[in-house]
Amino acid sequence: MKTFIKHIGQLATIANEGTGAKKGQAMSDLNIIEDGAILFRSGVILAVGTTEQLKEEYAADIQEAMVVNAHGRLVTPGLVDPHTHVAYGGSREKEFEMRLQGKSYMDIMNAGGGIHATMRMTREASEDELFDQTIKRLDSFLKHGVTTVEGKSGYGMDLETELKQLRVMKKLQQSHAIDLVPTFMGAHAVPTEYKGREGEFVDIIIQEMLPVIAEEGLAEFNDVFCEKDVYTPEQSERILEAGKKLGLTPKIHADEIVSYGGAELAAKVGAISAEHLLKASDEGIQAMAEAGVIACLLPATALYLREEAAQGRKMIDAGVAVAISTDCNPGSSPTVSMPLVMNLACISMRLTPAEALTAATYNAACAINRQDTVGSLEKGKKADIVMWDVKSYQELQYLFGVNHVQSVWKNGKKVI
Ligand SMILES: N=CN[C@@H](CCC(=O)O)C(=O)O
Ligand SMILES: [Zn+2]
Repeated sequence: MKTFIKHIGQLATIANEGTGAKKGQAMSDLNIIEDGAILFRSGVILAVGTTEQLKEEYAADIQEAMVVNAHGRLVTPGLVDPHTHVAYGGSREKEFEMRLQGKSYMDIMNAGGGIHATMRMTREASEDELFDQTIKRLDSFLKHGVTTVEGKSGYGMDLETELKQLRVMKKLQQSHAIDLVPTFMGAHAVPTEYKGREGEFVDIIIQEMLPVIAEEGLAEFNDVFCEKDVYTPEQSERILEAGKKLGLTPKIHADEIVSYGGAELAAKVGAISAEHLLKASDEGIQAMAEAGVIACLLPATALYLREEAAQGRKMIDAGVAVAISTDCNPGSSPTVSMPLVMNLACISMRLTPAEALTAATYNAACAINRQDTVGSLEKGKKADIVMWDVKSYQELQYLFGVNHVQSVWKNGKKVI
């Protein structure tokens, strides 16, 4: 079945895609088509252009296509969320209250709450319960225009529960419209039973967990929370290098709470992305620019923790490719709203609307190695398309806190 969307007020996609993540000025380089149109079949884009052009060049195809009139609305690529902890058990609203009463994120975690609280609830949840809870979040992502989502394990921190999280994600990848990209994050915290014996747990990750995850093909990426009181840069490096040997690409939660050498380590191990980076040093930012590490910035997390956002503007100006993400998790960012994250990228990190769109689509796809199939509207790519009830990408970033999604096509199928 072919579909033809015509009279798109503004079709906003990425210009000259295909050359790797966009850096510096290239992040502003959009391909904007006024009175645009898009034709797709069996989930694949056949053509993108003006309504007039496509009507002329594809008249026969359009004859047999379902025709949708966008009536001047904005159309963009489906949004890509390159950093989530979407498959978790339970919820932590009490901690939200505790933080407002003065406790810090790390105080709560060091007292056995935070990630450890979700670890207990995720260990307790059956595979079916975890599946049902996660599916609801994925449905909600779709409603917010998100068509590809990275998901991390890391709320098990024992092999059995890590496998449970990753298997749930695999099942969802097979059954849900959203494309779910799996990351192993056994080193998300030090499990309570290994407090004071972190080194032993690092060995378990390297010797017992990573080989099984790789053998079963349950993850593409390997992530570590490199942070004071969690994993040192040395421990993080060991875990990431061990993953590399098994074919897992490194990612790092870096410099979120304190400046700890995480950005520098990301450059050293050749990570595809470094996440958070609220406290990244100037040297770390420079090292990331030189090594081509994508900065995956999470402005909703900074807002939720009442922290100063990462220096997105400075990173782009320093030549770092920036992607943005919800960080969807039960503690520091319980949201699925990539549109809100784009708004916040502009408001709190001074990205321009064009840069925020690039960061939430093409650069986000690059951060999870999906740039060949999603992240822009190009012939041959997946027909992952969002129609918004606004007339331009500038208006989308300007009218904040509202869900402007009108329709979503995933793999060419209308899902919203
Ligand atoms: N910072 C570490 N991990 C998650 C938070 C997880 C949680 O609080 O449950 C993050 O990326 O924000
Ligand atoms: Zn995270």
